[in-house]
Amino acid sequence: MTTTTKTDRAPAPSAGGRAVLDASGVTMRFGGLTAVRDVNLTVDSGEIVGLIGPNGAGKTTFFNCLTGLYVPTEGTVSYKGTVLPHRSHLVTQAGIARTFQNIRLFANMTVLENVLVGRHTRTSEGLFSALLRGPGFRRAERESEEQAMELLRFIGLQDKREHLARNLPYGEQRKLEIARALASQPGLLLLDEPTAGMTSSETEATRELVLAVREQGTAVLVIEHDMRFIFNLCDRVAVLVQGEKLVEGSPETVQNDDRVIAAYLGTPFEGEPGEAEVAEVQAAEGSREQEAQDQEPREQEPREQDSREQEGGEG
Ligand SMILES: Nc1ncnc2c1ncn2[C@@H]1O[C@H](COP(=O)(O)OP(=O)(O)OP(=O)(O)O)[C@@H](O)[C@H]1O
Repeated sequence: MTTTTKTDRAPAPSAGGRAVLDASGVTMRFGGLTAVRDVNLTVDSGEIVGLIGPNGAGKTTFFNCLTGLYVPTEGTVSYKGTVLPHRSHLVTQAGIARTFQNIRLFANMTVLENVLVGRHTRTSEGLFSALLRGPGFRRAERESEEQAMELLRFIGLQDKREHLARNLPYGEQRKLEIARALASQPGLLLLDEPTAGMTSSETEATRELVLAVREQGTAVLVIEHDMRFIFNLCDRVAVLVQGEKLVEGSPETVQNDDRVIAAYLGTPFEGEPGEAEVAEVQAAEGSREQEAQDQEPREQEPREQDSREQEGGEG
């Protein structure tokens, strides 16, 4: 596990503010499997919170409970003090937007169109207005486009507005997903593994983008396996292990917690090789090396002979 901590984390502008997200006692069972068990988590306004844990710990399932994709078996999720309905479009309308682990852009739409789709929860024009394309609709359309362009400038994709999403490089597709989520003007942005598959410079650009998102007043909850990214970005980190919240605290607290290290590396198990076994293996490896060295001259002899024959042949 990477445990590097930089000290250039920008402080949350309104850290200690009221909770935008309050998940209380969230449990999700699939038949006999409890994927998430009694998890409590809050995100305050202006905060960036990280959610980490080994594969299969229940992170995405928890996100799905927060965003109305799953109806939790138990528990409630509140946004700014109001309990959320279990419908994803209503959750988006309330003010929570998300991205997914696997990119879910409209591949054959342009960059601009993808962002415009993300705005639909914030436009009030109805079907008839759209069909008649009256002055109200055209004004709303213009406004939407201006705001979408503002978002594209924010993420640095303004020059690619007419490009098809599928033609963007991977890192830019990820950025576009964030822009589309931001188009719904959320108070809380959930990011599911935003840097998966990225180069280190793309990861750094994503870190800067998330900090800029927070500067604009949107709190962030982020799932990520890249520990360096999480510990350099987040104000607070929660660790899920086998569906339960194991530890929560500052990046410094979490990365030094023995339980977290054990959860990632695996705790010592009964029958694990002791010093005697390790010494035995090293001795065996040493004697194999010696054997190989003893054989070296015999292997080289024919090659020397070959080269002498070649020299003779050439001369
Ligand atoms: N729809 C489902 N039906 C049944 N089991 C599920 C379902 N979704 C998730 N699970 C199970 O719940 C557990 C938690 O999965 P989840 O995808 O939430 O973990 P994760 O922490 O996000 O993992 P990863 O880091 O690998 O993405 C796993 O055992 C998974 O197989």
